[in-house]
Amino acid sequence: MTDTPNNLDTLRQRIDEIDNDILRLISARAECAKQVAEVKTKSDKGAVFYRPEREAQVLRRIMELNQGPLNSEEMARLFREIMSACLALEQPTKVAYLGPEGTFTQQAALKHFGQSAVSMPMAAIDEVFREVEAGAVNYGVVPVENSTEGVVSHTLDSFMDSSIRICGEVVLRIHHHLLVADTTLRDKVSRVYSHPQSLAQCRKWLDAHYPRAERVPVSSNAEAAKMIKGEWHSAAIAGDMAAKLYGLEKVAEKIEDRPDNSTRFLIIGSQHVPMSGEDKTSIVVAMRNQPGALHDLLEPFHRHSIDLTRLETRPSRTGVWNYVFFIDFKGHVDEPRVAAVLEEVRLRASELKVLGSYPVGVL
Ligand SMILES: O=C(O)C(=O)C[C@]1(C(=O)O)C=C[C@@H](O)C=C1
Repeated sequence: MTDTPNNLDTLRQRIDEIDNDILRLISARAECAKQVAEVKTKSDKGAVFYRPEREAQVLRRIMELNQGPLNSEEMARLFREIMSACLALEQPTKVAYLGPEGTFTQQAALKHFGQSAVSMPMAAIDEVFREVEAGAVNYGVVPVENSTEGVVSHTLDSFMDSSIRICGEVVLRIHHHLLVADTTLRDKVSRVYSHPQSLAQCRKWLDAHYPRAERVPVSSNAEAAKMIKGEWHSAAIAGDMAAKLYGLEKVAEKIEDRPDNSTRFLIIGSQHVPMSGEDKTSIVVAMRNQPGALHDLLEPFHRHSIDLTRLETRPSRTGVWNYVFFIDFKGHVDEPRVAAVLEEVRLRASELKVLGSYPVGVL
């Protein structure tokens, strides 16, 4: 087919017709969502509009059905936005995240909830927890582990003194860039600002390219991006969102030492999430410090063939118990075999708290 004006006109006409259909269908879907909201409002249990398990099922189904030419992730992203707009029609969703604006946590919040959610930056992880607990926002998004640097201990510690539940997870590929402002003297960079984890994730690259530059840890990479605006000799390490937000240029792209660098974020809220068909559960367990304690704790999981996906040890802050274990595993608390394992663990542990069962991240 040649790109003659006639062919182009015909194709564009066809695209217009398809767009008419898409428009009609999206509107019909939105109408349906409004009716869903009415049903939920009438339920006597108190209306819960956001349903993580249903959203995961919708996205997984679309990915399974998709036959191209768009790839399944791209298609799911489009449906992510349609659902985000439908949910906003039911109820505007307020989401607190670890700010400031432009952080990877904001990017994770938008990836998970879509652009129609109202995202609100908080200065610290415990503030995100407090806002959710106080009901000032519907949900919160906090980082929990990075594939290069490990656990975000602040987040784990915040769960210890809170009744907050985990209702979802989202994994983000993290790409770091070396950023400068238009006033920066590029060949005289003597200082690099970033979050300590980001500095650590780019350690080898910095050693090779800026061995003499001072590495200055700050509270977030968005904060680093903001700071260099007035400093001629400084650069920042941050991601795309921060670069765009503060109008910075990339001197070098994707400078993270490991190409598979990714961060896992948790969605926190107060609801129990039903089974989605592919779920994870997070628990925190306190054990008395005695020989074999960890073996006793893990043995029931092994016996019931439950896959552990993460095990983290934190010192207990109460002083009574020496250690607490944060454990993630595949499965949902409403599954009988998971309930059986948790019952056994409860008998062996001095304390057990289920932080939540939630769908395995789809996007
Ligand atoms: O199925 C529901 O409960 C809906 O509210 C509909 C819908 C959707 O657009 O598909 C919207 C929001 C929910 O989080 C889940 C799904």
